[in-house]
Amino acid sequence: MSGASISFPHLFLRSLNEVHRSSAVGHALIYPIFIHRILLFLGLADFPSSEPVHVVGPLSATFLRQRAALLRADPSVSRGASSSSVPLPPSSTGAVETSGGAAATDVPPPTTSDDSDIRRTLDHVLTAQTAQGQVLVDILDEIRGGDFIFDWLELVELFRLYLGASLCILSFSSCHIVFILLALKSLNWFRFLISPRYIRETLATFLSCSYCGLCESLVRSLRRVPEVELPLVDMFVTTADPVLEPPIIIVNVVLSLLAVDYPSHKLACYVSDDGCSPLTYYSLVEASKFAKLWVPFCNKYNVQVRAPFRYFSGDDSTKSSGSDTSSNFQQEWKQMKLGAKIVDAVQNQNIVPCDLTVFSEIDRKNHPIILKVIWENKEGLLDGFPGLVYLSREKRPNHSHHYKAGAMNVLTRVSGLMTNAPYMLNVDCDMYANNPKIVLHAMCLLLGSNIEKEIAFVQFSQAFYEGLKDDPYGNQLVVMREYMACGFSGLQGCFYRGTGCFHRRKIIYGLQLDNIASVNEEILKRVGSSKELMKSVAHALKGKTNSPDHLSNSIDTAYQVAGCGYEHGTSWGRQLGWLYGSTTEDILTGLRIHSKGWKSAFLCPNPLAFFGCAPSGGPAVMTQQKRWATELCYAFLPQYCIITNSHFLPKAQEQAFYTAIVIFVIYHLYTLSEYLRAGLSVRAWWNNQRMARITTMTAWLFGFLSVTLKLLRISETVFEVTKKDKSTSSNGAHDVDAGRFTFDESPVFVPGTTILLVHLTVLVVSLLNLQPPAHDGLGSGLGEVLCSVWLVLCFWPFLKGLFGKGKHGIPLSTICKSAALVLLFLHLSRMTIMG
Ligand SMILES: O=c1ccn([C@@H]2O[C@H](COP(=O)(O)OP(=O)(O)O[C@H]3O[C@H](CO)[C@@H](O)[C@H](O)[C@H]3O)[C@@H](O)[C@H]2O)c(=O)[nH]1
Ligand SMILES: [Mn+2]
Repeated sequence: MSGASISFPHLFLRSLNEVHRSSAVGHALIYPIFIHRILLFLGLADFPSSEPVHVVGPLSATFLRQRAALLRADPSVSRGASSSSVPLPPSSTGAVETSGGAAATDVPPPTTSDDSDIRRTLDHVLTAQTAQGQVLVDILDEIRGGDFIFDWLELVELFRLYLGASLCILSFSSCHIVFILLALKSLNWFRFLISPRYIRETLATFLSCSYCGLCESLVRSLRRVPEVELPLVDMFVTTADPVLEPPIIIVNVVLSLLAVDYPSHKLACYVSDDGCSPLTYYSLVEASKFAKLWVPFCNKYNVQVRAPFRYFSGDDSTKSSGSDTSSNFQQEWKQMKLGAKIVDAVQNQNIVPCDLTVFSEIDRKNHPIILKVIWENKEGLLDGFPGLVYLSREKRPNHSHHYKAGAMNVLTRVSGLMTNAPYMLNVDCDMYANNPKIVLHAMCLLLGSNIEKEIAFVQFSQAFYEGLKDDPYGNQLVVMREYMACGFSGLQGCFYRGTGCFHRRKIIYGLQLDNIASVNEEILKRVGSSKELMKSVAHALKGKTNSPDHLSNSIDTAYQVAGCGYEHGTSWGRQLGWLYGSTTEDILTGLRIHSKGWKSAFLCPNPLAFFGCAPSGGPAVMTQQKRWATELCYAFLPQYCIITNSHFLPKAQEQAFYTAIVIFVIYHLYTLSEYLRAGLSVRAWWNNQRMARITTMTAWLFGFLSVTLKLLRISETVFEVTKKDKSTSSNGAHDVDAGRFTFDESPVFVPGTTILLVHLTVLVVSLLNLQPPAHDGLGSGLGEVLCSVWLVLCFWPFLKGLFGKGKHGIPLSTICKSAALVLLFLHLSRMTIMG
């Protein structure tokens, strides 16, 4: 950094210094410095000459440990600071921080002995974290206000250049390419590349904070908190289709939740079944019988993975220390034949009667409410297991029921009447709890006087079990978990990801951070006509719990709020609860909460909190991506250029050509380094790069089309449930094909095939020199050809699909459609130069 001209806020500068010194986060600096050096070497005139810097919040476990040690030594340190709305910067920590790395390892973890110590430590974590965020926000304000110092602007531009430009040009996946084109033409990149959104995103990525080290010790001390002080927690599981989401998967998720390490009488588990399936209900009844043995067993032997099918899968990583004594239990599991019973019921439609009369003759799109308390811990036994409720909300053909968001809202209301816990955990039906201490972990962040005012939800990391080697579908999201999600901690916190998230109930009811007291009346008016619900909401907003003694006592009132007409004339889905109108309700709901001023926290404990199954096979991946997508893709530029013999990239003679190449290479080296640092293979990196190209150009295009249709009011977006096709057996029979891309007749494969064919065609065209004479005498060049080659490499699975058989081959009809589109494209491209 060129000292004098930089006027970052003082503390920010200090924290940068810390980062420079800290070996743990130092690696984050490699990329910008590297790219900067090379660009400087190329001697681009307009380039900033000062060293670029990365922004990383040096809030590590070590830092927190030092902090806690300091607190113990001198309890007066910055105790009061945390309650002010604009938190103090972490200036008071200076003394410890600068004492160097050596001291860090000597300081023992905090052995907090009482509740107030925990609170205090938490206060400080939050103070430090908000301070990090605040500094960034200040800087962003400075930038927007225009009175920034030039060096800083350059810095930001540099960031923009690395991440934005490299991503855009090279992935051809966003409409920013238009800007890039303009920028390239004028060689005046920077003006086009700066936008507050990008600054925010890129900066946030590097502001990593880690709670993990701290949480272990906190959880330990939270164990000593008297049980009465621990709050109630409601746990929600949603399922929608007994075929795509086999009951055995749901049962395992439910069992893993029933067995979490938390006082069982403080928990209740609600399963919402949009599939209205007797099989699911039957499986849950069987599961509750099994739980009577399973839960005490888990507690006794301190089992780590409490989803039975994972526990008995023979995978050593799931075993606890006491597991050798489990042979008795293996025996029990076999006798209970839980797995076998359910599989048998699914295959033979042979259900042992368990009061299934309500399900007879049911139509899943047109049926009344089915609400059943499968189990309740009536005596409030400590060694019992949590209550289990089955709910299939009312469905009628002419009512839209808003998919998962609708289900979550019904669950919120029903649980509000039954248990009204101040905290709600929400998991998808395929996400089992891998770490039995998740609730305690979440409470570490949600409890505490100061934090109460800040954190709206705690999002746990997602991971996927039985991930295929090297992630051929690019959906394990490891780098996302390790780098991106943590990064958002500094700016209000990470997104709500739809599963593995603890929400504060009152915030789901629409409470604003800056207006906690006065809006309550308004909220009550919006919740609908049920008097009991209003009462329960009022209690929740005031932070009281009015839980009735027995779940079954409130069944009748609960029936009122689970009907499909209940929401009519209320604010559910708009100001209250999970938001409607999008099938990615999670992102929308999370953003709404952030926009009200609340923050969120991201937790990535060890062992990881939740494991789900990632879709495998082409069609399932595409369905999911299509739903997640909103962006359009530009993949035809290089081909267009080759065919018409024009160019969109700089020519090899121009300096900017090297800039593009350098960014391309370094972007890929950098992402590769991220994967390697996360312990993944080169292959996994390549698979993810490739799948990113494939999904943006195929599934995302369809996502874009369906959004367009919705905006034009031609069709409603439909939530297509992702297929959960992991079997519970651990045999390797189906593993031969694992990881190979599969295709079906779906139109979602047409664009991909078309793109591949076009690229192959243009490569032939350029090899055989069949291009028309160039307009401006320059014509297409190396850049465009390299782009085409790169894309063909990315679409390798499709290339193999052209020659594959059965589900591994692209259907002939798809190939024909694509070929027709290719001809059309060629024709249109030629026309543009004729005319
Ligand atoms: O009408 C519906 C449709 C879906 N679901 C449930 O919603 C969850 C998510 O569906 P899934 O098909 O598994 O979607 P994914 O793409 O795997 O899920 C991610 O993306 C969704 C938004 O697109 C979020 O809602 C999820 O929480 C998030 O994990 C599952 O439990 C479904 O049973 C319902 O309850 N009712
Ligand atoms: Mn899912």
